[in-house]
Amino acid sequence: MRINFCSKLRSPASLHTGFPKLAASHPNRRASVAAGAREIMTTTPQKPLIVVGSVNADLVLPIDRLPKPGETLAAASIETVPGGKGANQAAAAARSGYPTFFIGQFGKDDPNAALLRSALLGCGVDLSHAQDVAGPCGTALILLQAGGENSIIIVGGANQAAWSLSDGVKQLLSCAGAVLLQREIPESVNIEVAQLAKAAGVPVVLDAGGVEGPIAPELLSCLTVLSPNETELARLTGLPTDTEDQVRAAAEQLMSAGVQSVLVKLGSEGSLLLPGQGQTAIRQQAIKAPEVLDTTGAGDCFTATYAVAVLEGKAAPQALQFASAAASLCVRRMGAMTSLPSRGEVEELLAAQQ
Ligand SMILES: Nc1ncnc2c1ncn2[C@@H]1O[C@H](COP(=O)(O)OP(=O)(O)OP(=O)(O)O)[C@@H](O)[C@H]1O
Repeated sequence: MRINFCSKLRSPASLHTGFPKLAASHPNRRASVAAGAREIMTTTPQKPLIVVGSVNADLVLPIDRLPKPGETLAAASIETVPGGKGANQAAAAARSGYPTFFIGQFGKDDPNAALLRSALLGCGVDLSHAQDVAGPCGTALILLQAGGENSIIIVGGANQAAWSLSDGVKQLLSCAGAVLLQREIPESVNIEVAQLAKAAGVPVVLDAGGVEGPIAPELLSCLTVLSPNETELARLTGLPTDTEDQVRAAAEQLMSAGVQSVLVKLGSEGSLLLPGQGQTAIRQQAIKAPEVLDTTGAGDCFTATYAVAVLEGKAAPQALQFASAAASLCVRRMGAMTSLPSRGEVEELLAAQQ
């Protein structure tokens, strides 16, 4: 069943999500906006997070080494697990207990589509606006070599097939709390979605992961938050990102290209948020994991839970802490979607930090 959220929710002008207002220059303004958002959240339904992006079947083959040209090797096993940055981020947001729609495309002739749908539904993601298209699902063949090195072959499949945004999706976008994008679907779709959201006053977050290469200026100019890791930041700007000062300078260059704020993921070193032009950067250390088992999907978990926390009215430092706790839990377990923590687990870890 498709729910008409717009009819149930306050207009964008009257619901103060933290995104655009966090850029306000007066420090008290941020606190009052966060408090105002919390007050509204207790009395009205939450505006949903809309994740538009990729969903992949990850076929994982453990091998001793890569085959040479012309050689045939045996893999010890084959496992199919749900993945794709869009799906991972939608799952992370929904596992945090926030109402989340995933707008993505499944290959209707692909038996893996059922597995992917069921994994997302199991995390609480609303798939009522997802599409089935001809051909295979997006698929990643992951050659997992002894020693932990990965070699990956991606089949774009349904993620890269033609997209057509229905009227229902357009309506949903116009009354969302925020829209979350990545770079594993055609850039033209991201541009269309971002422009629709921006026109409706809906914050747009882009995780820079996915395809390499420059981001179109018309997409950059729609972004409330751009979130690269340090490698993506270096590629996007052509600047070094080896030191914190260099990271800051590169992030500032992105802001001068039209992005409102930049959230850089620094792996085990944590993250750095530049909240807006002329505002002080906020540094968040990673929350140390007793044992790091698998960092796959940590970035997806971090970006999505940061978006959730801001939508819930948390001020930027608390939103960063929330996302760091979620990502820290994620690296303690194997897998991407399978390692995403629940809301309760995140809150328990945050409480233990105090
Ligand atoms: N070893 C770790 N211990 C604790 N937290 C971690 C660790 N690695 C990553 N994190 C958390 O996860 C966040 C995102 O990680 P990272 O910077 O590796 O993202 P990414 O490169 O986009 O990841 P991926 O592409 O694997 O999804 C970090 O900002 C940090 O909070």
